[in-house]
Amino acid sequence: MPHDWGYGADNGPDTWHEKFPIANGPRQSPIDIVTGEARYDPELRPLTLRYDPSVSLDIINNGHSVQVTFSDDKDASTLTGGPITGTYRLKQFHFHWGSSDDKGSEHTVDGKLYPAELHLVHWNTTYPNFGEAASKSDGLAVVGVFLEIGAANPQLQKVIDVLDAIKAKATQTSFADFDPTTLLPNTLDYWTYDGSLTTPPLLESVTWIVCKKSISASPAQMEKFRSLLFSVEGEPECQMVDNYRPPQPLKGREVRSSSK
Ligand SMILES: NS(=O)(=O)/N=C1/NCCO1
Ligand SMILES: [Zn+2]
Repeated sequence: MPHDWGYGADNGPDTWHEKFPIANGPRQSPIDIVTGEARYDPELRPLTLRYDPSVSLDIINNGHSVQVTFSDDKDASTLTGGPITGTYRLKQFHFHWGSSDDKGSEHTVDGKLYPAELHLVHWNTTYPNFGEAASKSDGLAVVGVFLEIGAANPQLQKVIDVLDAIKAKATQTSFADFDPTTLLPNTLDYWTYDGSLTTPPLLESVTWIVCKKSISASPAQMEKFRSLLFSVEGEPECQMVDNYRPPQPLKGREVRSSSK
């Protein structure tokens, strides 16, 4: 049985380069966003996110995160505008979070870690499917949204309410009629840069679009994420926490800002 990648001492981010040498590549993610060095680019357009709730399918514990998947065989839920050209289709969204509220996000802002980070993963419809797109330099676009501790988030609660049903790795349940728009901040100002998947295979095919504004989650809601398990049913329980890759070297890349 292969020694799968994870976030533990023996299979975590510092070991990924062994099977995925691109881990030390020129455009790896996440990064620390140094706000004073981000260049305001007036040519950057507003983000247009048009999501159709009817194409949300199910919610899965895949052993690395909790992921909501979408039917992506037509242009129902799309990302256009922003730094990208053309139309990118929503495939899934998932989260990264910490074992405590002082860490959990993948991107950091001037060194600040957030308790969690939401990723909405889209693929460029120039290519026939996600798998093909994932191997192209302009194949994917991931929108990142930080979660901050505050008031309970009623939209996030819809995700949290089903977590008991997918506590263990490789469990899933249906998750219909969910509109991911409800998880976005009120304003969609963003930073953008060329990067990679933050999980193996770490492919350098992602245009990152990181929202400047965060959404809220209550401490109790964060604890519900921490009740998930990395382990399968019947195995010794391993809490799903700290499923985040730390920031990677910028290696000369520019971060652009959509607002002053
Ligand atoms: N954290 S991430 O960069 O969104 N990683 C992935 N992997 C598959 C799709 O998105
Ligand atoms: Zn992610």
